[in-house]
Amino acid sequence: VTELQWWHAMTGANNDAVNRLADEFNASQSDYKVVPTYKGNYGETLNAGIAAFRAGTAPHIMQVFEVGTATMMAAKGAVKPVYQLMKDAGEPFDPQAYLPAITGYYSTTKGEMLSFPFNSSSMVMWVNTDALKAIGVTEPPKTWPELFAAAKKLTQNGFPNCGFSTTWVTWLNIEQLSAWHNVPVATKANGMDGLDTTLEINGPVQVKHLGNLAEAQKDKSFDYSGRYDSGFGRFTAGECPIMFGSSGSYGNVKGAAKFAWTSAPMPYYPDVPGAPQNSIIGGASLWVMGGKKPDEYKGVAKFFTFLSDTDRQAKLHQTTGYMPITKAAYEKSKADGFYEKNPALEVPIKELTNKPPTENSRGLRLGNLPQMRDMWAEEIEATLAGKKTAKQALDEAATRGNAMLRQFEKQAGGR
Ligand SMILES: O=P(O)(O)OC[C@H](O)CO
Repeated sequence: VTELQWWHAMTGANNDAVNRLADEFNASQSDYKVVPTYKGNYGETLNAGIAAFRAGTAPHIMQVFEVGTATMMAAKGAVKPVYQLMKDAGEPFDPQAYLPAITGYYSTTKGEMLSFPFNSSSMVMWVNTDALKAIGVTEPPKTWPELFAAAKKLTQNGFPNCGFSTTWVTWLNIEQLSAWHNVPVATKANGMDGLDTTLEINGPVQVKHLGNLAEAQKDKSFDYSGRYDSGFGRFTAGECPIMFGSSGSYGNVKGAAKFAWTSAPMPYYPDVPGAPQNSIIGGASLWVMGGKKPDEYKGVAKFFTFLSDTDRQAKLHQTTGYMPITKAAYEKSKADGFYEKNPALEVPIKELTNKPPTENSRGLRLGNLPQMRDMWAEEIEATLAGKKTAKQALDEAATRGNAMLRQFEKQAGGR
């Protein structure tokens, strides 16, 4: 039996899904054994994979969050592109079978799919509907002004420490905010069209929004929950009645929340023309590492075919809240009447496809984006602590980020 190592960053219900898929694949044939290993959060998993590649001990399959895409693309030799893998292995593979909003993120401009879209999400607003009802709000807020007003009321009615909060602070307040309002994060279609991109995160929409957040932090109608997603438990525990987070938190919400809940689209500023536009995907894809044996690649290709199966995809979507990756799995979920019973899970799909994407909402492809997110978060934290104005912080975030982009361009451009 040929072992195939799969490094991932999934916890809770999503970790169960990963293990179940590996078990099912292993039971379905006897030539290969997929061995999943949890390597920490997304950033830790990416760092572990890069270090292992340098040491010659990389896994076969690595789960990398969407913001690591430019880093992986630039690491030529370190990865085996998925379209090449499937072709070499003679596995049937039709890129058209997958949802374009997802594959576009992970493909070259020629449409070659580089990584396998395993768990794509979008950001949604998770809502404790019992808490909203108690303040007389019957529908989740649709606009940011409505949300800030509801959050203030919540702090005065049972939730003194947190009206609303968010996981992945930059994902909501810079990346998704910009796409949803059709304003750029960076030139060159947010870097999708070239490495010579510069940041535009200090525009009026982003500055106004960060200023509003800082104001709301003062009375905890917004309360900060950290840079990544470890703060999500504040929602399921009932501490924060509104929490922005991944649609892929569905399995964990379902398992843990002891109140009535739903998910709703991210709010928008009604005075921004064209808003809401469409959201961009989050989550992660599976990268196949370079330098492995042909037989091992054959096994990985077979595993990807196994993962693409319509029933399996539909089940993965319906249990985790990650997107159906294939068109057929989405159609099946609709035909099953799944969304009538579980409207919360159609929300991310509706956000992603709300309007045809523009240059500002196709995706993001910025070098060293995981490190850049940390720096952006540092500037946001300074604003929330009242040490900088929103404008100062975002101006500095742009200047510092542009230096990181030029550094990346120099390194990657030479390859
Ligand atoms: O929680 P996930 O897996 O949907 O990922 C959220 C963000 O996209 C990570 O960058």
